Amino acid sequence: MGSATEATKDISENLLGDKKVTVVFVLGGPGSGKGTQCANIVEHYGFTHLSAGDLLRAEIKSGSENGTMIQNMIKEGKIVPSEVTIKLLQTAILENGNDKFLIDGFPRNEENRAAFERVTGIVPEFVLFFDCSEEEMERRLLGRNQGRVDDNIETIKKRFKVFVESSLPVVEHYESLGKVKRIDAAKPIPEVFEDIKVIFSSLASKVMKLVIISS
Ligand SMILES: Nc1ncnc2c1ncn2[C@@H]1O[C@H](COP(=O)(O)OP(=O)(O)O)[C@@H](O)[C@H]1O
Ligand SMILES: Nc1ccn([C@H]2C[C@H](O)[C@@H](COP(=O)(O)OP(=O)(O)O)O2)c(=O)n1
Ligand SMILES: [Mg+2]
Repeated sequence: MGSATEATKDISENLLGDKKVTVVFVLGGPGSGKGTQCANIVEHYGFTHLSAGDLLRAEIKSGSENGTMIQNMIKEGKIVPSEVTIKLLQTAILENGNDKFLIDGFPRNEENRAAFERVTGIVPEFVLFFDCSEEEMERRLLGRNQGRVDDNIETIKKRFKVFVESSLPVVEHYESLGKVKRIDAAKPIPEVFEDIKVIFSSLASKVMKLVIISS
C-alpha cells in the first residue's frame, strides 16, 4: 500500500539531495550554435556542458529499453517525454563533481520546464538565448556532417515548427522573469563568443564579490 510517507520518499529520491548547483540554460533553434559555444564556455569558465540531445543519443547507443522510442522521436523532430530527459540530466549532474552546468537544448517545451523545476528544484541563473534566422540555421544544419538522422531537410522543417510552437514560449516565460540574455548568433563563431564572454565574465565577478562579502 502506498502510504503518504512512501509517496514523499519517492519524490525526494528524485531530487538532487544536498547538491547545490549553478545552472545556465542554453536555448536557441536547431543549428543556432549552442553546442559550438558551450565548448568555448567550458574551456574558459569551468562549466560542465550537458547537451540534452547528446544524452539522448548516448541513451540510444547504449541499447537502453527507451532507445527505439527516443530514436523515432528524434527522427520525427519531436520532443522526448520529460521524465526520460530529466532522469538523464539528473544522473549526469549527480555523477559530476562540478557544481556549474550549462544545460544545452533543455527545456525545449513547457512540460520540460515545469517538470524539471518540480523534480530538481533548480532555477536557472539565466537563460542564454541564441537568436538566428531559420535560413542561416538550415544552412548550418545541412552542412553539419555529423551523420545525424535529423539533419535532413524534411526533419529540419519539423524541428523549426516545434521550435516556434513549443520552445520559443519557454524563452518567453523566462523573458517575463527578466532572465534571458539574448545573443546575436548569426555572427561568425569568434564574434558570438566575444558577446558571450561579456556575460560570463560579469557572472564570474558577481560570484567573486559574493565570496568576498561572505568571507
Ligand atoms: N556562428 C556560426 N557561424 C557559422 N557556423 C556556425 C556557427 N556556430 C556554429 N556553426 C556551425 O553550425 C553547425 C551547427 O552548430 P551547433 O553548435 O551544432 O548548433 P546547435 O547545437 O545549436 O544545433 C555546426 O556545423 C557548427 O560548426
Ligand atoms: N530537451 C530535449 C532536447 C532534445 N531532444 C531531442 C529532440 C531534438 O530535435 C533532438 C536533437 O536535439 P539537439 O539539442 O541535439 O539538437 P540541436 O543541437 O538543437 O540541433 O533531441 C528532446 O527530445 N528533448
Ligand atoms: Mg546541439
